[in-house]
Amino acid sequence: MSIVERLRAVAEERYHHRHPFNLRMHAGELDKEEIQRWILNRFHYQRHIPIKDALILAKLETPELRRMWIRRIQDHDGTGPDQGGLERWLRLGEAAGLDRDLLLSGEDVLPGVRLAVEGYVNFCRLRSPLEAVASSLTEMFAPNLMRTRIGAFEEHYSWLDAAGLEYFQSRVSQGERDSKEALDLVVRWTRDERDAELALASLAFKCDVLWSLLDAVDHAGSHVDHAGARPAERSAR
Ligand SMILES: O=C(O)c1cc(C(=O)O)c2c(n1)C(=O)C(=O)c1cc(C(=O)O)[nH]c1-2
Repeated sequence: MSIVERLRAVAEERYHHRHPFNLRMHAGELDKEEIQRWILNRFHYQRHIPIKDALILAKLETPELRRMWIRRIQDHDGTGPDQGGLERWLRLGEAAGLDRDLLLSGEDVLPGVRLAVEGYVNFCRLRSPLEAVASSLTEMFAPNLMRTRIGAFEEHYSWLDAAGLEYFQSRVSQGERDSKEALDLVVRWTRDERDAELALASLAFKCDVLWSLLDAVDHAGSHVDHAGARPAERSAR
């Protein structure tokens, strides 16, 4: 099997398109509170993407590579106020009834989500360029997931204003381009079996990050919170 086929096989097996929370989302089985919890917690992931990309940028040794990678930071941060992916995610939150100040405050982010995101940022901080870039290759599978998600929201969650889905629409083409660029780099930098194994392990790790994040969101509904109250009691307080 080629390195590309081996990478695809890892993601096919471990990517979060198979996670029970995503399956329930696509089947229209999540309630409003669960959708809101997912959006709020995923904002914590989103706001760390440009930070991990800045850490990767600092490892790239040529102007060509840095010019390519810096665009990812601009995609999320925008090139001015009120632009970019983070702004679009805040609008998704507003369309779901979440105040942007709540998302920006970072309050209510689940402990497991904080750990998963911290794990991903530190991985990109500490590992080689090959490993850090390979860990972004979950994006090979993200565009299809976005298409499924847009369809699911339109069909099942029409209470959420469709304008809020712009984030996902913009990520289809961005994810296709980003994953193609990253895959080309990983193929170019993989010279032997040791490199191949590092790349595969990095992609597996990143799949685990995304899986753990959804585990935390999924289980939050049935666990006691920091103050020892179950969610129902908490919202009644
Ligand atoms: O909603 C998703 O399922 C999903 C998955 C992924 C991914 O597969 O890593 C990313 C995103 N969204 C996303 O919006 C995004 O900007 C992004 C950047 C990256 C990355 O690792 O560089 N992954 C993802």
